[in-house]
Amino acid sequence: MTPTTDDTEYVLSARHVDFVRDGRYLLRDITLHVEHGQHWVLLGANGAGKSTLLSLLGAFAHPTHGVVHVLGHQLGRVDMRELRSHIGHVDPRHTVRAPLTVRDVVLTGLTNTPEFIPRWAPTPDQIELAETLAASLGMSARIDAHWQTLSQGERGRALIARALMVDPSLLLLDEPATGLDLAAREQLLTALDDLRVEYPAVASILVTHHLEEIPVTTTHAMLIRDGVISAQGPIVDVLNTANISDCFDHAITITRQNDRWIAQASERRSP
Ligand SMILES: Nc1ncnc2c1ncn2[C@@H]1O[C@H](COP(=O)(O)OP(=O)(O)OP(=O)(O)O)[C@@H](O)[C@H]1O
Repeated sequence: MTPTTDDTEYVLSARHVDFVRDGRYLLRDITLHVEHGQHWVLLGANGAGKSTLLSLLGAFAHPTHGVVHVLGHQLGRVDMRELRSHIGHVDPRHTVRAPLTVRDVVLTGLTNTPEFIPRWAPTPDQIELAETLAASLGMSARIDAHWQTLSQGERGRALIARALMVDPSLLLLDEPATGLDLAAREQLLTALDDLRVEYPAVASILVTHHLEEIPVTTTHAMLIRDGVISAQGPIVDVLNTANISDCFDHAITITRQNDRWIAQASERRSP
């Protein structure tokens, strides 16, 4: 794609962004551009600033300095709440207290609330859409199950269906594989890969600490260290031993097998 100079044409754009809290730079001089159909992974050690960056890109916070455009709108000049309603946000910490079924929880993606809001009821078309999306995430058999009875993996897939209810142009996935066993993780990654084929215009950013949790359809990578982007670009250019070792401040060897990434400590001490 020919590079564009108009920031409103990107799904996400940040230029020279700092985010300062209590006099501390949590993010410094962040510049990035995400185009339609691109799938980014955001990698970094604990405390590097991944969640902070995601809070800006998800229109939850304003930058201290610099300019952020989300879905063509400049933060600070737009109703953030309205903007958020066009973003699919998958947060594994999503909490449901009411006795809702999977179908109900997927439908709450429309109101962007944890539970149904008073005096709101879904239309038959919206219910059908919720069931279709749940089916595309392999959740048809569990559509009437109560949320509290779901496994962690089932919840993860249902939350992706929920995020898709608003027909988002942007999907933000905050450590979606956290707490999943091997089979559930693989099911989730396959579901994400399938989804990306089914909805080719949707862009996504997936946050993780683990290279093994990167779906094969991921196109770009961004590495963040101490609030600064240490590398970014097409994933095959960015994920290498030197860049990852630098990002995590540890000697780590990167290998790639069947389009999946594997990380191992470079030096092993004898027991
Ligand atoms: N509101 C805040 N005020 C002050 N410091 C904050 C605030 N939010 C986060 N921090 C600090 O900013 C740094 C980056 O935090 P952030 O949660 O973005 O990191 P992260 O990369 O998502 O980490 P993890 O992988 O552990 O989730 C941390 O040192 C954190 O303590």
